[in-house]
Amino acid sequence: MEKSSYFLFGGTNFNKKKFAPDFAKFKNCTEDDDSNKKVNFFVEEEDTEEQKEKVVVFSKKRKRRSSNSVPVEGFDVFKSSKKALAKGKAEEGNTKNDILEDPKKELNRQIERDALSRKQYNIHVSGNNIPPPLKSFAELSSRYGCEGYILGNLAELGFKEPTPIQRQAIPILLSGRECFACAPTGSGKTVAFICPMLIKLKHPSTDGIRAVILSPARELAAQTAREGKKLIKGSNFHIRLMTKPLVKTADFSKLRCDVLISTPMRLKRAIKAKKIDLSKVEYLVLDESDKLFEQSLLKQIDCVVKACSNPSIIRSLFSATLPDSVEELARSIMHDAVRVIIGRKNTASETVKQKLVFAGTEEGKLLALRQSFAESLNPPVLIFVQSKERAKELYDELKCENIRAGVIHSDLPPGERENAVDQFRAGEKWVLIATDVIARGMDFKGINCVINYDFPDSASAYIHRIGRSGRAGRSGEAITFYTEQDVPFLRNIANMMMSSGCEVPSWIMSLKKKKWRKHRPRRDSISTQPKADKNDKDV
Ligand SMILES: Nc1ncnc2c1ncn2[C@@H]1O[C@H](COP(=O)(O)OP(=O)(O)OP(=O)(O)O)[C@@H](O)[C@H]1O
Repeated sequence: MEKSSYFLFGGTNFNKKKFAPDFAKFKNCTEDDDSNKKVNFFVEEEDTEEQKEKVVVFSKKRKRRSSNSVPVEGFDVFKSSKKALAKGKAEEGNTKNDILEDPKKELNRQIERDALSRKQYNIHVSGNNIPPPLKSFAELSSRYGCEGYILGNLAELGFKEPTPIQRQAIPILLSGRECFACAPTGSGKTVAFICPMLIKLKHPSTDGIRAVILSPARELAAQTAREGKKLIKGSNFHIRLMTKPLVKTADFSKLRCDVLISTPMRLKRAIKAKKIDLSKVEYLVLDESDKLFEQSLLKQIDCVVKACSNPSIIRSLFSATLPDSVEELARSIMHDAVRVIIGRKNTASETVKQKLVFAGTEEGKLLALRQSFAESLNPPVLIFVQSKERAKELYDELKCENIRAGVIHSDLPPGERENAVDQFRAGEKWVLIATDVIARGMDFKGINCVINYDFPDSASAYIHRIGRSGRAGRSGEAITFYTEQDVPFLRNIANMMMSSGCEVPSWIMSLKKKKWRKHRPRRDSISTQPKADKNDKDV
């Protein structure tokens, strides 16, 4: 009791001495530093018609993975099998001699080599005539005539080898095919859709918007725009982020814009106000597509997809989670689309060490949080809660303490949201309390720990939340607090933990599995104020 009240009222300190190396990394963490870290990691690794009328909305028996996979230092999806690689190389040597002898034989060999390469990178595809996966970024130039500046920019970012999703999705999109892709959080999907778009667009043009990327949240749209701009350095391409002022004041007929990145709501506003012409759009990417297909965004997506009326448009869907329902919708409106899955569909990142912590009650959660901070606060730490009210409450509890906390939720004005993200990125805030507004897509460098203070409301929320850690092959940690109210869904999380190689107590595995429904129970407010005081205040 004494111990808990110490944690409850004692406040928390980040032990800078104890965590000096981490702290230094965190403090000095710049994007460039990070890409260098990435390099090391990757180097270490071996190498319509129907649509016009439709409201455009666009199976799984999992094999348990053996748990003897190589730990962290890399996703399974980044892993390569040396044997397979050697075999592939030997065969490649033999084949060169045979090419002229028998074209049919060569075709079969090519198919075999592609299959081998896909196996090596855990790439699963379905569809007809799927182009071979990339062997290297250099192939972009030999096979597809990619301009030197793109390769230069990839190299400058420290991207030496394509990630598995990049190996397969880039050639698919470059061959003019539509595609829906599911690859783990932090596995490089952004480059996988921006890079082929730039190669296909070839040259900047003054002829209006030619590519659109939709993201479900402003922060993610801004991040994608920033990443895109890194890839167009040295060219005259214009990538624009749809901001509120742009919607209000810009004259899109005069504005140079090759690629437009927006949330569905902002783009819909511009379309409805007849401010923007999307009839020349050649590429449409729906990032975090399953989120975009949620009921609340469907009308906006429908409006955008209809406005992109170019009959030869290439559409693609990317996400780390792809429910069967979204796949079905996608199939029904896309043409001859290729399906690419890296690893297994809808699974949590294998580079994140996941833990479940029973906190008993809401008060218990706060105690557990303070206790874990007091014992070892290893920033940056991202804490997810289920609502903006709870984000504010938790922030109020932690702000006076010594842990430099920030908060982000949808009630904050855009500037403050931006600030919260920037300060966290810059290491000025050690802890960021957030709702699910930033659960998807956000690429914070080197988050050490994600804490699900409130149990996630769905399997996909769990996957995306914990996927803010353990990105690009780095290791990370995720702690999920649960109370009695969450026990019915415990088994669901436990299953995901098991299938990504984490240990789960056997009693949890013997619980009944319950079908997820949005799980957002009413929770007691977050406060350490003694109940008597609170009542006094209420009176
Ligand atoms: N080929 C590469 N080599 C090394 N690092 C890469 C490569 N491609 C992308 N990255 C880095 O990997 C990180 C994750 O990339 P990205 O944000 O695109 O992941 P994602 O798959 O879209 O994740 P999420 O599902 O969470 O949106 C980024 O920091 C990015 O810079």
